[in-house]
Amino acid sequence: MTNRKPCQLILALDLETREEALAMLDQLGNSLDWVKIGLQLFTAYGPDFVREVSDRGYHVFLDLKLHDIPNTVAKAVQSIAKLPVELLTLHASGGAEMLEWANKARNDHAPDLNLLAVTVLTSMNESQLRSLNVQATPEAQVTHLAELSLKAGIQGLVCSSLELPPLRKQFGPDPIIVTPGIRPAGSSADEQKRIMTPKDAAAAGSSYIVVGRPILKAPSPAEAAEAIRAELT
Ligand SMILES: O=C(O)c1cc(=O)[nH]c(=O)n1[C@@H]1O[C@H](COP(=O)(O)O)[C@@H](O)[C@H]1O
Repeated sequence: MTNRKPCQLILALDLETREEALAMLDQLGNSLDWVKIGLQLFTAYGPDFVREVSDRGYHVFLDLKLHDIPNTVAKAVQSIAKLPVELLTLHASGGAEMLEWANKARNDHAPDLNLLAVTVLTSMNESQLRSLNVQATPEAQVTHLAELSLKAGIQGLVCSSLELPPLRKQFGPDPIIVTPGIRPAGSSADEQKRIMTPKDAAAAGSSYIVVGRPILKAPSPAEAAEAIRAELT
């Protein structure tokens, strides 16, 4: 079963300075609706930068991958509720209680915010899971953490596109599933291990693909973003 809504592109704005980031957005112009602000820019420029990107008309995905005791994560969600953010990540491996507390904070303070549980990072493969003493395959571990997260009331998941078929089969079209680890055919995988092309990810039922370096490092970021968007339709 595939997700009904068309898959959308989210730019991972993983750049060093505010100036570089805003220049990139200027270059990309209309080829973009969603921007992901991650640890690099948030730790440098904080909530003001989130507001600045939102004021430019973009939907903002704040990728902080929260992972702490339930009270600490819930209080962070409460603080983030004051920001113009529509998607926020936390690590599913924080456990059911952390996820439930986060979701309660979301329900109480930011009902329009969608929480996304990060399952198994797309930079990890089976041997890396073994080194953490996780004996499951990536697919089985993603499915397990997805079930835990959705039972806790979390609105969406982050995983690799490779896990979309089993997740859509088990959970249907409703959960938001965001898939990083996207690489257009022929581009470098970098440290990503579980990758797919934009076209295949969209066909497999991704709600949003997240793309950073294949756009940011392209000779023409606008052309790269347009080409990726064209693969999604
Ligand atoms: O939560 C994420 O966005 C995320 C989860 C994951 O499993 N893998 C992953 O790559 N990401 C993020 O997605 C982006 C991918 O960037 P590129 O590899 O440059 O396309 C980065 O900002 C990562 O932080």
